[in-house]
Amino acid sequence: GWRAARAAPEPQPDADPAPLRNIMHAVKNHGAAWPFLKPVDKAEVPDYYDHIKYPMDLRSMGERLKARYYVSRRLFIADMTRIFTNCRLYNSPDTDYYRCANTLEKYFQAKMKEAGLWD
Ligand SMILES: COc1cccc2onc(N)c12
Repeated sequence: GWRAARAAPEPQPDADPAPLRNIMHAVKNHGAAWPFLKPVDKAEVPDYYDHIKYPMDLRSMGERLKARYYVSRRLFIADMTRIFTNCRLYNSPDTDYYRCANTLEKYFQAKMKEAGLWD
């Protein structure tokens, strides 16, 4: 009947932005987040963008969050993970940058699991 055809739309999973906002805040305030707070400065690191084709950083993620780009956890996880993979690609394992990426990634994943947003 007509009612079935016009049933309420299925709730979009992960539609509530609050958990992602809380995790973004926690990650940004972690002691290991300092290399990732803004885009890598080409003036400071002239060859960075020769190596890294899909840059990402926490300021850019915050802008995407505000713009409601993260309509699912997968989009959020993809951008956050790219921050860490880019860092481990450009920097050698014995650098503070590389160590910060590993530390912050573990923290990020723990926060996502805590929120029930990690598969
Ligand atoms: C200030 O951050 C950097 C400075 C220089 C090289 C870098 O690789 N990945 C970074 N986050 C980075």
